[in-house]
Amino acid sequence: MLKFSLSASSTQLVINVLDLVLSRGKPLDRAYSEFFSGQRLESEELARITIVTGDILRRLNLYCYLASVEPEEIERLGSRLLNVWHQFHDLELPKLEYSLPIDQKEYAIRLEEAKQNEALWDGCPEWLDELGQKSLGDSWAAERKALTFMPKRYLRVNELKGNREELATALLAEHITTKQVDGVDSALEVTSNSALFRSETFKKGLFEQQDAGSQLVAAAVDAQPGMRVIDACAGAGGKTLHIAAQMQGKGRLLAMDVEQWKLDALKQRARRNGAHNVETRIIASSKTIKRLKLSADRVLLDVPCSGLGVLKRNPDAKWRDTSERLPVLINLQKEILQSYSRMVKPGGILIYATCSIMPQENREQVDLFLENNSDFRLIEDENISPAKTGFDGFYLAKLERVS
Ligand SMILES: C[S@@+](CC[C@H](N)C(=O)[O-])C[C@H]1O[C@@H](n2cnc3c(N)ncnc32)[C@H](O)[C@@H]1O
Repeated sequence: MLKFSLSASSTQLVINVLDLVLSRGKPLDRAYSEFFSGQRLESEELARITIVTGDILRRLNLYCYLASVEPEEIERLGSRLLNVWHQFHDLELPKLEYSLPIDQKEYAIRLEEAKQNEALWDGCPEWLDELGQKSLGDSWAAERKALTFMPKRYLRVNELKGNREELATALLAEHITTKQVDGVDSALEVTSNSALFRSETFKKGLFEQQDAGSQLVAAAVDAQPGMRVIDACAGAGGKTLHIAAQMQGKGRLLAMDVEQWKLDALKQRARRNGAHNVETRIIASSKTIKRLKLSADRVLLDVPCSGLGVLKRNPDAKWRDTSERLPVLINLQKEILQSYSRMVKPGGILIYATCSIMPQENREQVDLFLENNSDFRLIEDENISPAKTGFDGFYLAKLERVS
């Protein structure tokens, strides 16, 4: 975790970020940018702050239990939470000017109690534990544990500008060390604690930061040069850019989303990547989809989902209204799958994907779709399990339009 304690100012920053996320409902990435944009922090200190904040959010209920603090009380009682976090990890307590002490007797009792409760120990809220048990049965405990670990940093080589070996060499020249990832040809794992986005290698567009599991999803699209490909829930283009590299700049790649700001970010990234065959289009109404009927060799539907496969990276989803949103998301996924599948041409392939590990958003959606659409057949599907791979959790299914 950390080799030495956080400074007082960094501890206070962690408390502020946690308060913004837990009391005011800010997504974690926006809370970071709100607090960090005005600060002149060294990249190492920034990394340490995000390591601690991420770990606290991954096991929030455990640390809150040990500190006897409610998540809504962080602003007032956050110093005790941070003291407990340091003690739990055998670190000296941070030297805050005003800080609430730990009741050592109470802490010792609570620690023993927490050890008996596996879900609490893994930082899992009750609603999620129930859902996981019900949906995944015996495999849930391993997934729950895997989702408590700090996410590794993975890069995707931009094959429009070089290969994986050349990228590793260029990074090493900037003191960024990496290693290859078994089973994911496009991926490197970053093994040093370096700031990636300040590197010249990044500015030149030689890589993107992208989880290895996400790279497996884009690889399954198997887009060939010259094809017509649609990425219909493209967001800021993590997978679009990977598909562009598969197409070697030849053919037509249409990236669509309902949010223009994401497509704007995608355009900027595409320029840096040298991905010149990417076109963006906002989905303004169902007509946008209808006009593209039977037009594409490949359609990727990386649908909006609960994010329950990527909790290592986005642990705040555990402490939001994710359980209430789940039925709404499942309905939206069903509608997108039904409506957007019209864009696949006969013989073309639809790739349905989520960053969830829950069957309700995955295989069950695909089975329902196949029941109602006999012109599609399932080629294969895959669960990318955090427990088995160490990557983020994803699901993908490849469906062919047979007539
Ligand atoms: C899982 S994210 C996509 C991530 C992206 N493919 C990537 O790899 O970076 C889902 C995306 O679907 C978009 N979305 C939400 N509702 C949509 C809809 N009805 N049609 C198309 N996209 C939608 C969201 O704005 C979001 O960007």
